[in-house]
Amino acid sequence: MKIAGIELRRVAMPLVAPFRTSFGTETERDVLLVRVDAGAAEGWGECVAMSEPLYSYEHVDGAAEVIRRFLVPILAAAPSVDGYAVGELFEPIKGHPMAKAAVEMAVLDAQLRIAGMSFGGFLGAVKETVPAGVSVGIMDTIPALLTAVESYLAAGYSRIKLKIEPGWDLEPVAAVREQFGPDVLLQVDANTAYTLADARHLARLDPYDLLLIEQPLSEDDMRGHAQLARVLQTPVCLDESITSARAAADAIALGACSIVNIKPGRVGGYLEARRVHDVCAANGIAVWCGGMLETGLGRAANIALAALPGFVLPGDTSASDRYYATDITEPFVLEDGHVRVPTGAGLGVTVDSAELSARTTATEWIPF
Ligand SMILES: CSCC[C@@H](NC(=O)CCC(=O)O)C(=O)O
Ligand SMILES: [Mg+2]
Repeated sequence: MKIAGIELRRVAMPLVAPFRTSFGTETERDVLLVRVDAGAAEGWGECVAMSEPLYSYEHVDGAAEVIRRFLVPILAAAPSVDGYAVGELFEPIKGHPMAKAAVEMAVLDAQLRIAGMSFGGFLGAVKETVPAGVSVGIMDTIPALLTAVESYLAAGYSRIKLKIEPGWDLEPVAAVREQFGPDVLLQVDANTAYTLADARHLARLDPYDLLLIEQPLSEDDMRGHAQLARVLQTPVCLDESITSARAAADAIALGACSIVNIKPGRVGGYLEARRVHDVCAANGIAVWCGGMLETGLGRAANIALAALPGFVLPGDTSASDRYYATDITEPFVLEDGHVRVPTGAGLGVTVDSAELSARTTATEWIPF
């Protein structure tokens, strides 16, 4: 496929409510979108890097610069590209998986729209809908948390994930269990907020029958997670630590996790995300699809990925209105606790040009 040029576009996506984690509070996403003009079709990619390097070392301005200075020239020099070639071409550039993933996603979308193939069909989806979990931020009070959880359960969400940090962990988990009973699928995400010294404290979560505890320790502490996993009954799930299929294989071999949260942006793209899925499946490790507050573009791609056979736990693939009052594509809605896998060519969603224009804060066209 020959590319005529690439557009980098920033859109402001205000959240319906502040979303607080152990590393900060989000009220608006500053999203970098990548649009590839491949002549017969255009393709969209979404960069999941946040405004500040608090989830990972990447941040949105840095990702835009890496794409503009290093990835675009490589793509422009290639006589022809497809989704598979992009990963190979970008190999010499170290790191920056979220920047790379956004470009690969746009190339894949264009390529699949031209081929008339859906993202799910291309990746190997085996389901038409996937169960939707929801991530619930740290709140000011327990009553506020219970009100939020009640609304999500009433909406039909299949699984509740609570953000935790030191000082907000045992009490919110106990309160949710007390209020909503033992059958609600419940898990927690610490975003690296604890250390091995907290092992005994985290073991006090065991009686609450959690599905998993996500990324309790630092992203580079594989041995610490392996030690912690030997102390806890609650299964350890890794997110920030799993930066590639090889990292997943290492974590599994070390016993650092028994469940993996897969995020395509964190691992460099949807093809690497599928390789993580395959490594985990080969080792009997359950996976689920994480989220980075994506617009309908990234959400469409994530839901397609979540339809692969190894995704046996509900992901953070919520309905669009969990974060956004209106989206830049048609919204994903909850149907009996599930979201529907798009079947159209490419991502299977259409960018609403009026919504896109209304939210655009910057755009730059780079001709090849
Ligand atoms: C702003 S927090 C983004 C990272 C976080 N993501 C979520 O909690 C899910 C967000 C979503 O529903 O998209 C995680 O560590 O898993
Ligand atoms: Mg996480």
